[in-house]
Amino acid sequence: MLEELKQRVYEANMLLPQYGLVTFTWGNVSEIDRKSGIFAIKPSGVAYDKLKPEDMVLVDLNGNKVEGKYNPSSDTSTHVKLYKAFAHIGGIVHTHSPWATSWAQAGRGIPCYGTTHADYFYGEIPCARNLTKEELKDYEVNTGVLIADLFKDKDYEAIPGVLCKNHGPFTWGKDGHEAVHNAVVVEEVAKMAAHCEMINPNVKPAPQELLDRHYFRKHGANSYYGQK
Ligand SMILES: O=C(CO)[C@@H](O)[C@H](O)COP(=O)(O)O
Repeated sequence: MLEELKQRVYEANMLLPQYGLVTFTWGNVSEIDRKSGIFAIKPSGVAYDKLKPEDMVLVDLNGNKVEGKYNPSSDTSTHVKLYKAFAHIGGIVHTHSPWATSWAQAGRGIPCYGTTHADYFYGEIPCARNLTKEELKDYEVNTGVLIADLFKDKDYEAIPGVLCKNHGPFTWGKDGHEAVHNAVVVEEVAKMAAHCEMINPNVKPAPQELLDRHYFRKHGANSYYGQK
């Protein structure tokens, strides 16, 4: 069932090694069919060069496997929580891409230092706090809970990604491909921001006016990007 969805999710997953966002199997993409409430996700532990469209695992919003030869990604419960919390997203990506993960491990959000960032993210890409000892007992579920809590006072459509302390980035979008696009952006702006602070340790975030101008010209009601 949902063969087209599995094909799309396979193709989106294959973009991760293509863009240099994953080493070994450290990442996954999912995309949901909102009508049935079923999403397709990469199987756990299967190498990218061995991956086939039919290997994609179908999972429902209770986290139960609906179809698939393999187990779904170990991050599946986090994807479930995010699909439930963010009603308008259609795809999710998790990677351990090195620059974004470095900011995550350092426990810092990525400030918006320029227009590359402002074209996609309306402000800082936040970093969720560490899970407590108790929360770690249900690690993947609570990672999703924590991200959803962090976004209670943020616009998840204007900031389509997050860093998880000591872990790595999650991004989302209207589908799996857009979520991958945002994962590439997070990695690139993470690298630029780190270099920027190295060159000038006193650098300040870009002015609000520049952020407004860049973000809204690409995400305004009449823009191509705004047509979601
Ligand atoms: O976050 C982690 C591990 O820290 C995971 O993202 C993986 O390394 C990918 O696991 P599978 O998708 O193969 O289960």
